[in-house]
Amino acid sequence: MLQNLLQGLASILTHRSGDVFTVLLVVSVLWRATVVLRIYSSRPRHIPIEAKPYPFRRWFKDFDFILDGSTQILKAYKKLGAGLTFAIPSMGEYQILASDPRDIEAICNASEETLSFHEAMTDRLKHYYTIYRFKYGEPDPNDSIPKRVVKVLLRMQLDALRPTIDEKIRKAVDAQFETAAALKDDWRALPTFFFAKSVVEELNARVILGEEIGNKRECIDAALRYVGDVVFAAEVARQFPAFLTPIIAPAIMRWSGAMNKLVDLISPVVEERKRLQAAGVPDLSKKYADCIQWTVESSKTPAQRETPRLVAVLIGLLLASSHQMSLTLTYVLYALCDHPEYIIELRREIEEGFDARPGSSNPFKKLYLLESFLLEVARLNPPDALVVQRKVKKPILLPSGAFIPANNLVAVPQQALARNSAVFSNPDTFDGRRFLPGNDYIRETEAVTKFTDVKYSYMFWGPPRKPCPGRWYVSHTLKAVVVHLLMNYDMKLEQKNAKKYFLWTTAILPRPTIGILLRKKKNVVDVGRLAM
Ligand code: HEM
Repeated sequence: MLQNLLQGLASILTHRSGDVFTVLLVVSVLWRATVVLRIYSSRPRHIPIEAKPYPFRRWFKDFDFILDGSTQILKAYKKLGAGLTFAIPSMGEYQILASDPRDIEAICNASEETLSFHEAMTDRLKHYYTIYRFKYGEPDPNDSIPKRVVKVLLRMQLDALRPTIDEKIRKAVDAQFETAAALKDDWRALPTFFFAKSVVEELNARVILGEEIGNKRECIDAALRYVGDVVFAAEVARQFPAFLTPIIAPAIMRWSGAMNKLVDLISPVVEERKRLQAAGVPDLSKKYADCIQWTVESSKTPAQRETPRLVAVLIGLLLASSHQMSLTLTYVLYALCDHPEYIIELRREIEEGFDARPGSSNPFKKLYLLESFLLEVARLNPPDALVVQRKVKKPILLPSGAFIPANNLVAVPQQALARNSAVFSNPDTFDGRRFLPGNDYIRETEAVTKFTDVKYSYMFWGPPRKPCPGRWYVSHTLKAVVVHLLMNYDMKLEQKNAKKYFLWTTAILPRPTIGILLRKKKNVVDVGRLAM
């Protein structure tokens, strides 16, 4: 049959006979045959495999995976039973999903040479085209610069940045509210996801890009568009053979122009900061408390200090920070509206426990219910069904006995694991008090579970030994947004029982049409004056 197809294709090409449809059909059958061969030759062994990729109907199953990959993973996890690592074919490779605790630990701690984070991200994000020609590896092989900037410098400066963050949140929320359509009884309607994205982007643009450009409307708008462009370009490119990526991804990015706009805005600021540093101007990081300054100062070698490289690192930070934070804030708003009883309790807790004194090291320290509420929202609403996604570079034998050849993708199915009834009782039910310490004595005297904690049984922040360095910033700013909203606004969802999510491969995204209603609260308590 293959021979006939090849002969048919040769005849069409040589005699220019046949129509475009036949050529397309033959090319796609051949392409599919090579994909199936490649998948077959690198199939994992000694592991349950959910569905084989070879039958013809599986061709169409790939489209199923695009439209609800996360549901397929959840179903397979429930069918096979928790704690069993399994494989599922998807879009040109096997995804090996580690559910056995021993395998989870092995995957989290494998070296980059065996299980590559960089290659998995390259496949997923097409970052050379979507993050201004960013390349992993040299000149910063361990990504030490962005990690230092976020984990050390941003975290250290959070206290100093608090007034700026609070003001940004207040202005961003109020501005969105003022421009929203007014309804009966003083309610105003806003699209929830867009509202969350706008607040997050106003904040992140300032913290990452600084006063000069981060406060400019054109910069915030470009950053907002850019994040959506990356998700769109990378996902579209992923659906086509890899050799088309250099055409498809840059075309989409150029068409929108948001990335180039950001490059034009950031480059001169980076140049100026380098010039000031070279001139020996003192206290630059005090004058410019932002990620541009910290990135310039943390970059030491000439290759690290080239302006395009610095700009790419900063744009990458904008992306890493904004997309997942906006999703999480949206899910927090959904949860507050779906469970209004928490609104009353959280307000009470804020009035009693919020510490707004300028010198206080952590204004949210006594907001235990808020901490638990965020943990529960994140448990049930990860931004992606998978975490710790790694491309297999060298064949690996997992502790469970599963053998995984190169070229597959391994990952931890965090959405499924968060619904393991052996770890979480009634795992499908939202319980905002789930992580709350038992009583006041325990809260005061023992270490309590925090939103920023990392564990193998709670993988929201990634591998416990190499987790997200931005989690303290996320925890601080999300709490600040929730406190501001709860103390100044009433809220409810526009459509109560509407579907709130849509699925795209393994990503779980909020539907842009779901609206939130906000109304200025009567009897506003000035949180700026609350002190323990
Ligand atoms: C709700 C928001 C966020 C979530 C859920 C999240 C989640 C994650 C996860 C799961 C990883 C680990 C990926 C892996 O090893 O497979 C990661 C890495 C990373 N995140 Fe976040 N993140 C969030 C926000 C942020 C923010 C705000 C920043 C920056 C300000 C940031 C910067 C980074 C960086 C630089 C890495 C790479 C670290 C490395 O190379 O080891 N993230 N994030």
